[in-house]
Amino acid sequence: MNNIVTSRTELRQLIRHRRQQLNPSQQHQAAQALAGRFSQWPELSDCQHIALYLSNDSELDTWPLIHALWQQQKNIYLPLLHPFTAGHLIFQHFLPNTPMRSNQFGIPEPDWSCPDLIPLSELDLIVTPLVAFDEQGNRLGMGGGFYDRTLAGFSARTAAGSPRLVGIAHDCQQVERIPVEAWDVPLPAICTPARFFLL
Ligand SMILES: Nc1nc2c(c(=O)[nH]1)N(C=O)[C@@H](CNc1ccc(C(=O)N[C@@H](CCC(=O)O)C(=O)O)cc1)CN2
Ligand SMILES: Nc1ncnc2c1ncn2[C@@H]1O[C@H](COP(=O)(O)OP(=O)(O)OP(=O)(O)O)[C@@H](O)[C@H]1O
Repeated sequence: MNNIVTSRTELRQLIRHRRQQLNPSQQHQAAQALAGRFSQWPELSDCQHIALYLSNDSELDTWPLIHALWQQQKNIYLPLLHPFTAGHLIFQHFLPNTPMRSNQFGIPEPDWSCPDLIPLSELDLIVTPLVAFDEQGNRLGMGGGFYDRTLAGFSARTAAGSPRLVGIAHDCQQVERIPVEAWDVPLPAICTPARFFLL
């Protein structure tokens, strides 16, 4: 993009507005294309426990991907806003019949159930939402710092162990350069309907 916009707040507004312009047919095609591309990613064969999220605010619809991964017998987990540690996320097992509630942002999340929580270290892969990304793997989110706080201290590019990280987004969410802050956790992979960026 022609990047005169540098502030994170402005960039967030611009790209959120841009993805809100996608019509239902474009959204549908994007979600199908992403599910097809992502579910054939060879590295998935090593991943049994996968954190995803339910889409909000014109994010790429994750339902086709969730169904494709369930068909591959993967265990899917969703984020819950941590009930005690503000600004952090925890992850809970998600099945078609899991009871759900809406969180403070109106996003459905599983009803809290201790036995179904999974420690971060036992997840093989975390698929993160994002508002904007660049080709260096930098990620700008909704502005709550939830994923950055939850993943802090964990260097996605160098960590030998679990979990791996991958961002998913519409192609129109790519920008030339994200103004990076010290706490930002970069993504080693980003999947869009058109391509897979591996950093
Ligand atoms: N689908 C999805 N789920 C997610 C995230 C996400 O980015 N996408 N999150 C990623 O961290 C966490 C929630 N973070 C969020 C942060 C802000 C807003 C939001 O809509 N903010 C409104 C203001 C709402 C308010 O103040 O009550 C806005 O900016 O318009 C939504 C989710 C966990 N779950
Ligand atoms: N590791 C951290 N420790 C403490 N505060 C943090 C951390 N990471 C982010 N924050 C705080 O969270 C706020 C929002 O951060 P930022 O704008 O990077 O969120 P985001 O990446 O857009 O959101 P998200 O990660 O939820 O998708 C900032 O004020 C930042 O100071």
